[in-house]
Amino acid sequence: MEKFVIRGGRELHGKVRVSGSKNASLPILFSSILSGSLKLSNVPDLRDVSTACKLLEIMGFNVVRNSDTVEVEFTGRINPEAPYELVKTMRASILCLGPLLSKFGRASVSLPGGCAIGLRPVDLHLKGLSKMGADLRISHGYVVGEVRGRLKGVDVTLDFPTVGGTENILMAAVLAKGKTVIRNAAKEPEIVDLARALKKGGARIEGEGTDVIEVEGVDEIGPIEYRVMPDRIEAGTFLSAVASAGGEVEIEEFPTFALESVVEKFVESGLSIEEISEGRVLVKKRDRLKGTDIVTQPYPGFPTDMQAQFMAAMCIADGVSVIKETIFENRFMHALELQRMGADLKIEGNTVVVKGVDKLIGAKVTATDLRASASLVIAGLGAENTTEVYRIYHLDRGYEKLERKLNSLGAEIERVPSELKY
Ligand SMILES: CC(=O)N[C@H]1[C@@H](OP(=O)(O)OP(=O)(O)OC[C@H]2O[C@@H](n3ccc(=O)[nH]c3=O)[C@H](O)[C@@H]2O)O[C@H](CO)[C@@H](O)[C@@H]1O
Ligand SMILES: C=C(OP(=O)(O)O)C(=O)O
Repeated sequence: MEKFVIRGGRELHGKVRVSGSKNASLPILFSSILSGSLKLSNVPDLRDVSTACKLLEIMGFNVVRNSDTVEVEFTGRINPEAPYELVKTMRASILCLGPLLSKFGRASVSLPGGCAIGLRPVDLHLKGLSKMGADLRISHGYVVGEVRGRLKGVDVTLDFPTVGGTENILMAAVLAKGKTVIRNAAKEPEIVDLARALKKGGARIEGEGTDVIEVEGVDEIGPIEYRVMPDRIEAGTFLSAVASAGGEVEIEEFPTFALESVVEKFVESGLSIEEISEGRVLVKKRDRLKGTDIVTQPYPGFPTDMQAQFMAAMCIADGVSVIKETIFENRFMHALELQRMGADLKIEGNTVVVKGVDKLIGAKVTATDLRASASLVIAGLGAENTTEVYRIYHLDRGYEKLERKLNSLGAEIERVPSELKY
């Protein structure tokens, strides 16, 4: 186990580059089940990506990673099983279900179960795939599915625009017989990225990025070669870092097209964000920020994956910020840890009222999930004295070299063995 030791109070200056998107890489890696051949570049070096690669290998794919490129080739022998041991470490593993059923007509995928941010059921994935003709049952904690013949195109209206559910049904639909219409589909940029990758293999998809996606099933998906979009949440995390620590940072590979709501809120709070050229922004904190309210929403609303980092920055803004979380029922674990650093927070159901304080003071804090970890790092950057963040393995699931990138901007973050055993 490792922890971060952060010596706070150092402004950030310089240039940093955003890595490829975790949440786009994972479904696209699983789309190799449909195509049998995938060459994906700009893939971030993360624990979740390693887990996805391991899963593909277990299922019968050769996976070769070379710097930021991952090449996946089918060996010709499928083992359509995603074991609990891997699925429990990465919920996105459920995204192999749709492709396996569509391509191979059978699958046995462990149910992901709940996690620190909420229950996160997969009922809408299963409902959609069942409607397409998959015979699904739960057995010993696994979703076991079979398809007689081929999945069929259907009209599905999602009860909620679930990101993973949309991706699973979309991937199943590309090889189904006939036309699938997904209504109330999620509109997240990562879904657009997945659809673009699938189209490289010959998939016929229209409407990605809107709430109605139409897919005309084809007989075969050919080899896919694709470059993953930049990670909008990592980019937003750098905005939060400057908002907390101060300074002036140029961010490269900044996906402006996917971050409007986040940029808008930071600008409202007083952070200066200037687009210097396409994909490059200059972020400056000139003064103390002012308290700003957010409500998390499906895209294009403010992303839940940025809520914790935004909260950390608002802890030292002037005035009050009201932060409402509407996507996950338990995504305020970081608030309790921020309180340990002197933040003035009142948690009421799905809302946190943040009263800005003059400064946060370093403390020992524990990360409970991926974005909570990032928020504690951000708080530590702007805090006085030393902050120690435990359980940073959560962070390694979704951020590529975060401490190295921040240190290159002048932060002082050390990764050391943790004396606490969990
Ligand atoms: C790998 C990946 O891309 N993860 C992202 C994805 O997660 P994920 O795809 O799991 O998130 P969803 O959009 O599916 O979940 C949103 C809400 O819908 C509920 N729900 C979802 C599916 C279902 O079958 N039934 C159901 O009730 C969930 O419990 C949650 O409350 O989108 C989330 C919301 O933007 C992000 O926080 C995650 O970072
Ligand atoms: C919640 C997240 O990811 P996952 O869906 O993989 O748990 C996240 O990226 O913030």
